[in-house]
Amino acid sequence: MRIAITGTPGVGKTTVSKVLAKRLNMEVIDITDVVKRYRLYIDYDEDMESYVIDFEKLNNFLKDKDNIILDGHVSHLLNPDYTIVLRCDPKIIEERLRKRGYKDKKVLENVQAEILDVCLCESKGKVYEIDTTNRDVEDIVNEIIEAIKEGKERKGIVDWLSKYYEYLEI
Ligand SMILES: Nc1ncnc2c1ncn2[C@@H]1O[C@H](COP(=O)(O)OP(=O)(O)O)[C@@H](O)[C@H]1O
Repeated sequence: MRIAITGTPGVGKTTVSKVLAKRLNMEVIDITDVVKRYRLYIDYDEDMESYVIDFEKLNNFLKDKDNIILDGHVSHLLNPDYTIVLRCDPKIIEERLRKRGYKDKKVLENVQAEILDVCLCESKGKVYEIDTTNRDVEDIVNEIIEAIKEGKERKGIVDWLSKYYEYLEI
């Protein structure tokens, strides 16, 4: 099985993936890490300080791997059997990304993506959305395991737009 843990940078993907992998005895693949390590990218975007991923190379790298958790904000695009979309209050994401040292432009772009449900809208197939705001990691992972076991699907559980539309005023 291939489980995608996706969501806006700063939402908690790596934290959740590590605990989930231990509980399910699965391997975690950190997409950003493998893209850098195996040069699975076309270019480096200086402005956004991120790699332009070569999806053909990345999919080829992943093709023979199974029983894996894909940790990354594009993992939902890598033919997963199940996609878990993590959500978090944009204010918390903003704080986390600033603490990570992201430039204002990159922080704003990611906060706007969370408000506009970008990862959720791009996710296809079996999708389960979970709001992680102010929740303990173990509690989040318990809910994910139960959802996967029962084949649960859920989308459209948060509405950041009505609360944070001022972030979208360019
Ligand atoms: N459920 C949570 N509760 C509190 N802090 C969290 C939680 N999940 C993640 N964090 C913190 O938020 C930051 C970003 O988490 P991380 O897993 O790196 O996010 P992502 O992989 O989505 O970029 C880290 O400092 C992490 O410790």
